[in-house]
Amino acid sequence: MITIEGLSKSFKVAKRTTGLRQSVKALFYREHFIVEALKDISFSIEPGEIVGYIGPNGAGKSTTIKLMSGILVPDRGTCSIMGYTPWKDRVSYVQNIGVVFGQRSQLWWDVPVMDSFELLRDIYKIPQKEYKDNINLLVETLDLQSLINSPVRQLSLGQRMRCEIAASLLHSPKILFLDEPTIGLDAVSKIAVRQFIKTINKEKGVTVILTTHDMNDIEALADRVILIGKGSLLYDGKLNELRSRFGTLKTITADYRETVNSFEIHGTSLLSWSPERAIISVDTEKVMISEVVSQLSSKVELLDVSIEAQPIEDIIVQLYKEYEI
Ligand SMILES: Nc1ncnc2c1ncn2[C@@H]1O[C@H](COP(=O)(O)OP(=O)(O)OP(=O)(O)O)[C@@H](O)[C@H]1O
Repeated sequence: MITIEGLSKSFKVAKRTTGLRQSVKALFYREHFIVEALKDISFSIEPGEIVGYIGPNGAGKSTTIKLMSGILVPDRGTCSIMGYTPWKDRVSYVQNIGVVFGQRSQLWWDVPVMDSFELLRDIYKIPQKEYKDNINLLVETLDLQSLINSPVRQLSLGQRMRCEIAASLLHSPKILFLDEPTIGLDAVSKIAVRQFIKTINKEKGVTVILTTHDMNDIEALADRVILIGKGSLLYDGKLNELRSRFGTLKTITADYRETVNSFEIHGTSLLSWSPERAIISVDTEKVMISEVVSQLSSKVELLDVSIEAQPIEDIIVQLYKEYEI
């Protein structure tokens, strides 16, 4: 459905100057430097996938989304989405995609949300029945009934985001690009947005490409992650593989009958200790969990043991460090 090969994009940025002399000089001559936002990126995405596109600030995520939605033109490389080249066949192409930029609104600020929806219906030339069916479904599933008659400027961020997502789906796109759709939302709104993304993917088969800094979004939604850093593609694969390749640390919490002294367990590090509870970090590449539990039970009278995998957040931080991005 999406095939990207060797995509590169750079921006020419004017050097900022300080001081009066430099500012006057800049009126006649401006120095520039080049930011390589994307360097030779290649990947492909199948219909019905939900792909998490992740990376630290400035990695090139939004630039990729802008290229894929036809807003930007690359310096080099190709991008074929449902047979279209986004920046060339824009008018017919945009009928097939929905785009949500969490930091920007596609709704008109001063008019009621419903008026924005109707404007979008005219822009996309959505047939009346399709429009009605979609509105009914979106209003119900995103709980918009009490919002659609208010102007956008009166909505909270979470309410606006639900309306933005609805707006991006009015024309029944096959692909949805979501650039930080949960940014700034509270826990309840995040869960609602995630649930909705899951539903449209499952029930309508919409392919979703999602950029986010919230690893809970990724865990809840994406089987596959593409990681970029400093404009280069660093990892493309299953979230589970990422976890098993890089997430070898596990945390064991052991509760036991009171013991006086702290203890050491071979191959582990003690994260915290009290006379009744120890929290231990285990590198499963070096020592097996069963070995640690057996050592523990030989030292103390165990009451309870819980084992937790390393949170995906930590794995990503570790990855960023390893790739020096
Ligand atoms: N219009 C532009 N003009 C100049 N530089 C730009 C422009 N857009 C992006 N860049 C630069 O390109 C690089 C990639 O930016 P991009 O917005 O794609 O990153 P990102 O991964 O989306 O970051 P974030 O997580 O902070 O949103 C950054 O160094 C950014 O400063």
